[in-house]
Amino acid sequence: MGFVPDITAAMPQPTTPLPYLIIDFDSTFTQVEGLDELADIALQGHPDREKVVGEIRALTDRGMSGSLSFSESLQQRLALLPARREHLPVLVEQLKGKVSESIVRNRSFFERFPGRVYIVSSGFREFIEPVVADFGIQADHVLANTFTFDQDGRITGFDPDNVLSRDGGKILQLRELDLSGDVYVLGDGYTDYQIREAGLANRFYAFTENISREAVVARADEVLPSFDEFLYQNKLPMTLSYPKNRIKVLLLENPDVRAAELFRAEGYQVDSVPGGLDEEELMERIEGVSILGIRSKTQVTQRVLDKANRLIAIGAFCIGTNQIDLTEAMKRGVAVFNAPFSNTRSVVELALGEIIMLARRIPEKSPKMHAGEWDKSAKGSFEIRGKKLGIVGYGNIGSQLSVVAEAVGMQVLYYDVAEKLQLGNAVRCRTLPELLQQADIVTLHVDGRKDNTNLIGAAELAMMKPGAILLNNARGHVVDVPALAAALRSGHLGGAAVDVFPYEPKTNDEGFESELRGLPNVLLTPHIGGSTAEAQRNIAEFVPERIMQYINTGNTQQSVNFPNIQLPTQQAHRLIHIHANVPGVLARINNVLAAHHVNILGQYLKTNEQIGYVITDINQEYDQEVIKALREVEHTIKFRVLY
Ligand SMILES: NC(=O)c1ccc[n+]([C@@H]2O[C@H](COP(=O)([O-])OP(=O)(O)OC[C@H]3O[C@@H](n4cnc5c(N)ncnc54)[C@H](O)[C@@H]3O)[C@@H](O)[C@H]2O)c1
Ligand SMILES: O=C(O)[C@H](O)COP(=O)(O)O
Repeated sequence: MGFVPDITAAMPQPTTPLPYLIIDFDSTFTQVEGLDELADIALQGHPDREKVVGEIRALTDRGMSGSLSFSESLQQRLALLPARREHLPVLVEQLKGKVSESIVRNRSFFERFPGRVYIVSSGFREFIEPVVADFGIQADHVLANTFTFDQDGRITGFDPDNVLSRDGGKILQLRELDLSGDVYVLGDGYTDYQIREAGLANRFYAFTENISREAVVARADEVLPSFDEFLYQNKLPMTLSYPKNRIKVLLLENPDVRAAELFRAEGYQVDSVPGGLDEEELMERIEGVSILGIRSKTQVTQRVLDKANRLIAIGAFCIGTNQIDLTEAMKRGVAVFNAPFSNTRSVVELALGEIIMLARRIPEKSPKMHAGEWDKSAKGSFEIRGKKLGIVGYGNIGSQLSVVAEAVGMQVLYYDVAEKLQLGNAVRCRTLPELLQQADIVTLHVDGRKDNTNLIGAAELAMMKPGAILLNNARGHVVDVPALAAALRSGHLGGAAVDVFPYEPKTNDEGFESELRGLPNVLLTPHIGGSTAEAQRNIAEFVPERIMQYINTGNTQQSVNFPNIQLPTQQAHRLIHIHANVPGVLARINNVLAAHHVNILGQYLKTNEQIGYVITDINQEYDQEVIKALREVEHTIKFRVLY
């Protein structure tokens, strides 16, 4: 399954006449080199297996990149290879499971045009023929070397009369073939390029899905990260509606490397920018980007979204999404996903640690020790057992902290603007002042909505008990920092821990400025509440999975700005329509389908105040006019098709 941003490019008619495709076998049709695999099989249990296989691989590579003549590379490899006839069926089975993914995906293309495809390989017919036969490619379209065997079935070498065993063998073979019409060569090796160099092909495509060789890529007319890309460029029928390698991902603020790995494994192009980008910088980088990955710092504003001409989804690799203009993204059909619980525990653990550290005045004592001052005293230090912890914002973090705090003997009070399940013995406060007046320690875990700006200001701080402690691990703008600094300086508050700030440095190279610096019993941390190995790894898996599911199936479960739909397995084609939520759009979609006699297999609709999200599964038979008409339905924001 795949998606179509521009449906006019979908299901094109084949170019006529179709050019001849000369496709290399090793590392192109299959993901691996056949001889390397054969060596691995033949040397099973051999003490020098790794060494010999390594030598063979190195010789293969030198032959492929052109640094060793092909015939020498082949001779030297076969001399090292203790293979026998009975190893070949094992190899064939292995290779059948290692056909390149994009070739497997487009099996129907090969089945449809067998007469236009030749496999021209310096590998061996004995293992190539049975593998490509599964794709409808006949033996007479396989041009490859053949092994020689001794009486005991041991492979002794190759047939020297076969032109493919010689240097320039592919050139000789193409001359013999004498094809009339356009000839395109697809391969990963230098010998594939040489066909084009010799004037026997119109185009050479470097196939880099499995391996990318600099010398080969440098000489290619086009680089193909997948066979889909070849089909797409040549408007040939393909299984995906859009090559995944054309989907560009831009990752900012260093999410865990796993995120890039997952996107790359899906076939997307991934670019990373360490640190954040400001609005102007992001406006310059966002054009052509399909997936944007950010953390808490990057502001995705309306101006940024105006420049985002291909954006499908935004991944917030964190919990907070207040840095994104969610409504504007939604109006443009851009779905936003975050990781709502992947770092929850990390923040809870930090908060608990901070409570204990502040209750024992560690921020003062530790620097003194480092300065050589021994200040043993119990003054101002207390146990947290029995103390009242006031949690403001009883969401995922607040409620989990509630459980952990009770486990260490604290009495929990909480205040939330929404009705929340009261956990354990926690006591609900009806108003914020009610909580502030009672708590020994107040900890903030509200979300970053604009209305929460200065939720805790001078008046609220004044309501807190003398000597009380304040924690802000939520968002910087929630606390009026100058007022907090004043309350600490005056001694009204006994301490504070602050992890988040109204302005945070863009990178680690920028300095940190705050009125809170240098104040007694204050723990300052650089927005690291969620920065643990576990949390970052979880986030880096959670967010790409949601985004890829959305792109591949239309599933919007857990999107923070789209109507959430958990879809059943796709049947045949899936039409995904995002439109402004005005009356009558669904009816118009269905009128188009009815007018074109398209059979609906299933239809799912969900709306919110701004948009409607309708998914229609239809049967195989439909023509391009339907798609065109659906795109033209009034109030359409985005439309795509999954095959
Ligand atoms: N320091 C960090 O590194 C870090 C890490 C993760 C999350 N966070 C931040 O922590 C905060 C909480 O995260 P969460 O996952 O628990 O979010 P959540 O959405 O699950 O919970 C937030 C709760 O706050 C309540 N709330 C909102 N405004 C309120 C108000 N004015 N008064 C009382 N209650 C209010 C909401 O009803 C909700 O129950 C968010 O701001 C998030 O961005 C910070
Ligand atoms: O919203 C969050 O999850 C936290 O604020 C963490 O943000 P970060 O990923 O930028 O550290």
